Amino acid sequence: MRLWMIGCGNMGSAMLRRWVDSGTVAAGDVDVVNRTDRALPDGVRQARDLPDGPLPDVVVLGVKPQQLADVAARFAGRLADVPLLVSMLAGCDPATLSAAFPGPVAVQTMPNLPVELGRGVVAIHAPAAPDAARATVDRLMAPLGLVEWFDDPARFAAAGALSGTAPAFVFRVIDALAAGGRAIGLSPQEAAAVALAAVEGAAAMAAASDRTPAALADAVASPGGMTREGLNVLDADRALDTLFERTLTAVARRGEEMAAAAKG
Ligand SMILES: NC(=O)C1=CN([C@@H]2O[C@H](COP(=O)(O)OP(=O)(O)OC[C@H]3O[C@@H](n4cnc5c(N)ncnc54)[C@H](O)[C@@H]3O)[C@@H](O)[C@H]2O)C=CC1
Ligand SMILES: O=C(O)[C@@H]1CCC=N1
Repeated sequence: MRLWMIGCGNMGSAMLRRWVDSGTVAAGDVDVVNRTDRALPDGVRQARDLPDGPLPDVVVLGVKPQQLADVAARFAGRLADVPLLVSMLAGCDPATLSAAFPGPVAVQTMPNLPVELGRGVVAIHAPAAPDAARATVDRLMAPLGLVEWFDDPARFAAAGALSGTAPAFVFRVIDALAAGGRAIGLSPQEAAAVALAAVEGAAAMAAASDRTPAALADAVASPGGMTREGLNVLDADRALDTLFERTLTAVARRGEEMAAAAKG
């Protein structure tokens, strides 16, 4: 599969590394346009402009949403006969993408950073895409992790808001657990190592187990023991639930603002 990637930064390069590592795409079949060179897999060509020569099978759009108009002004004419445009731009729906880039089938996605390990989530929204385009997108996204299609725009927005941002919140939880460890006497290095290993093991266990996370938490909490005292703090007044409800509400509100701005 030949790819052109317009904007390949933190998110685009995570996808690209997995595509190359998994053999889904050959590095030599990828051309990237970036403002400045980034570290990308060996063999990927990187430049300030699109290459001459034959068109690719897929164009992947990975600039910031605010740059959509700029890249459309520069590249839309050249891309009119490309079959498929896959965007990761938050808030830019297929109609907005098609208005900016007339011609290709436009597919809106919301990936997250762990796709680099094949352990990510990719939410996809393209209700009008024909079956052939869907099949190509499925082939491209399958090695990245959990792939979910949402025809309903509101559910796509909610899924993307959760999956796209959650890694950042989990990274914060790792740091917060380490801060807790420091507060009870560990060194910074000890606290960081123990917190990370505990989160990694717990996430793997939750994924492998047929028990719910709530049941697993109860399994950790020996009657009358230490964990219950800690859970009592987190659960009081639904403290943790309330914090994440507020967090995701802020995320969703910003997503709506970005979608409104993208529509103009
Ligand atoms: N970072 C993340 O975890 C996620 C990001 N996204 C989406 O991915 C997109 C990119 O985000 P990041 O990778 O975090 O940003 P980034 O700043 O790391 O990457 C943007 C890339 O676009 C390039 N670029 C900027 N203007 C350009 C132009 N006019 N022509 C060509 N290339 C240009 C830059 O050189 C850079 O490599 C955004 O639209 C964001 O909504 C979606 C899901 C998760
Ligand atoms: O923060 C953002 O807007 C992008 C989309 C989800 C993750 N990063």
